[in-house]
Amino acid sequence: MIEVVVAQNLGAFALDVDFKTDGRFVALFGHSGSGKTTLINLIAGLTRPARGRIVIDGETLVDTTRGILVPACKRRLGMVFQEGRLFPHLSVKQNLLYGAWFAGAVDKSGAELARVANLLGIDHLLTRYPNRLSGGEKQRVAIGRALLASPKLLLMDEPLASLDDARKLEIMPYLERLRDEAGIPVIYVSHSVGEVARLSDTLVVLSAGKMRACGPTLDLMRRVDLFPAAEGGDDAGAVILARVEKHDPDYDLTTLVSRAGEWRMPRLDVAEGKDVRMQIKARDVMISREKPDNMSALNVFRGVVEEVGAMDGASVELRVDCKGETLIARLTRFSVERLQLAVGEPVFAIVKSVSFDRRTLGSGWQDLRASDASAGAE
Ligand SMILES: Nc1ncnc2c1ncn2[C@@H]1O[C@H](COP(=O)(O)OP(=O)(O)OP(=O)(O)O)[C@@H](O)[C@H]1O
Repeated sequence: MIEVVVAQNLGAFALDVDFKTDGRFVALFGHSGSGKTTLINLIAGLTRPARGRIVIDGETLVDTTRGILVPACKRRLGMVFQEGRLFPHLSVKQNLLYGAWFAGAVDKSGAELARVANLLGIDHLLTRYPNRLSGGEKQRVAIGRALLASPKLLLMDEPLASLDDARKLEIMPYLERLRDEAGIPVIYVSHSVGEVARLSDTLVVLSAGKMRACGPTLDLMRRVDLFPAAEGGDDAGAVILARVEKHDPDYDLTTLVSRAGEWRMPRLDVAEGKDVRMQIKARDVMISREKPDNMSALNVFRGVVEEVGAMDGASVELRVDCKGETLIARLTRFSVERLQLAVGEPVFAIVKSVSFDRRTLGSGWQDLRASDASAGAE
């Protein structure tokens, strides 16, 4: 359990945040200047709050009313920054072991080093020096170094920010493994909706130093007010759960099933019967009043408008319920008015493309499936 209630003034900026979560991968999301780094520094103990309380897994690190302020070095929190900050004169192995040595957690058998190096796919790099590593490799070593100090919480401050898109994609599967296999809770700072949607189970949304929302990522991604295009939320869109039903080798297509119905898309490299988490970006969802015929898009779902977002910009977010599945669509305000879209109106949602996360799901999926056995796409 992570409990953070803090207030801090930095010049004209005021941070005032209050959240409590038992999430295992908590994303701290907000646009530039919203206070993410200020908050992570307070949790790490690099700065002290004017007032507040920080409790991690039952241990009080800060409580200003009781005069408790555990120093940073005694908090047992791992830290990964935007740039890896590796020691250039030490090999990868020495960098990794430094974390364990610093925390007094050296495992003489080397088993822990081997496990972490394998988890992060850096076992073949142990004798190299940082100047011969790619940006993504450096970050994986930095994560490994933090893990080897056996922290009770890992704080990651935009660890992908300094990487190009190709390197970001390359490191993603390792972050997923970290989330699923390392057994250490993570607070992950990001201003990328795509990263947050793919990685986190819990989301804390900050705006101008205040907390706008805290809750399960899947729930918050369905809200039309949190990621408007006007604030640069270009990757916004609902995250849904689906199961790989079958592959069609003739057309190189994969069929998936979710509550909304059947999805067809270019062949996915995931075995039949496996569950996936898909993000449907709002900008990739079109809305039609009539059932579209003779069109190339393969994924058309019958739904009902549940919410219409703020009508004060050029684009508007719409929440559409498709047989219990939520899709978010982003339309121009002109289209919303022309199609006379309002809450309760029946529509068809047309999905152009989907991004995937290979997360293996828990038991929730079985329930979804049983209750919607008859659901099918239009
Ligand atoms: N020491 C300081 N003195 C005065 N203002 C500060 C100080 N440190 C940060 N700020 C201000 O506090 C606000 C929040 O900064 P912070 O770095 O926490 O934002 P952020 O959400 O992490 O942004 P980014 O995504 O750009 O890193 C900004 O307006 C910043 O200018």
